[in-house]
Amino acid sequence: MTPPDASDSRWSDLDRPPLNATALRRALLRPDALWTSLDVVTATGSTNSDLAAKADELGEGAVLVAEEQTAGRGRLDRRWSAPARSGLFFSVLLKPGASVPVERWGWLPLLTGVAVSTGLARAAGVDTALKWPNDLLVTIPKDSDKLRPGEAPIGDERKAGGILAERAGADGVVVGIGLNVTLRADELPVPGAGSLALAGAVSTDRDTLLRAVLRSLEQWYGSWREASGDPAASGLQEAYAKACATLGRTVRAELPGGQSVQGEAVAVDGDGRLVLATAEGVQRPVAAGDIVHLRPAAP
Ligand SMILES: Nc1ncnc2c1ncn2[C@@H]1O[C@H](COP(=O)(O)OP(=O)(O)OP(=O)(O)O)[C@@H](O)[C@H]1O
Ligand SMILES: O=C(O)CCCC[C@@H]1SC[C@@H]2NC(=O)N[C@@H]21
Repeated sequence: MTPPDASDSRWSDLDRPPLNATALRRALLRPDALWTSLDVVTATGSTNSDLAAKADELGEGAVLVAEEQTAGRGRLDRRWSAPARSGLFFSVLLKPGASVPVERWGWLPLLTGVAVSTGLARAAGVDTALKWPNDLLVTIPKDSDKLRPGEAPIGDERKAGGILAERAGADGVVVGIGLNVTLRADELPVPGAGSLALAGAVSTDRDTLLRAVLRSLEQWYGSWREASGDPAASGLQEAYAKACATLGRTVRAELPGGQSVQGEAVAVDGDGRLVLATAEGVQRPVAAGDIVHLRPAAP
């Protein structure tokens, strides 16, 4: 395949237009919808922090999107960084308390992963896999024509998105989603990152992708709430198992204080914990909040 010329307009930063907040509101804020407000800001520290600060004033369904974050966060205060308008950086405020017992809220980041994955398959034509508990992976073909002249082939599973769910206010959960959309290979913020564009997305229009993801999240959250948070009854457990790249692999969960548990990931339980079958024959559930890292087990 002939590599694209560096002056090819596909590689221009001009193809990073701003989001259209008016059109997004028109499409998403219907009277019967989950989404009740949607704001797009040019820049902020972290959309999760901003929504969390207002969690008691705002009703369920507030959405905050930033074109750029200067202090984006991942789990355990790790950094989430990406150039302005190269992706989608947004948070939603959910209040599942009236319908779902709090022990089941551990499913929220997993539910969000399924929703993002379903929405992106529909709108971007990209297959994504979920790495428990909060990473969204894409596979970048070895012969990707999305690389610029001179760039080394990638050809493996890369992190194109992450999810951060945090308790906020009296009864809220802020769920933040970061997605690399148009990031090029020479812009990847950390080793191991990827983007939808590099994975061959048929659309990288951020308005379209945000609409699809929020619609999908509305549907999955609605089914889960109707089933009182039961992941099996809402179809979530099955959908998660299909999308999850961790199940079936042997992994090491690193716990605080240097301890770790190693085993084959065999299930995700009713509370959203990953169940590891250890070599000693013990089934050990680990909660997302208890792990520092989840790594492939050393051979
Ligand atoms: N735009 C980005 N795209 C992909 N990865 C990113 C981006 N920005 C930051 N990261 C990575 O995401 C990490 C935060 O995610 P998280 O806390 O889930 O860590 P992780 O490395 O994915 O965890 P684990 O070791 O369990 O896989 C950061 O430490 C950084 O390595
Ligand atoms: O990979 C992770 O650990 C999670 C990354 C979550 C990033 C998103 S971007 C929008 C929201 N605001 C934040 O500060 N973090 C989340």
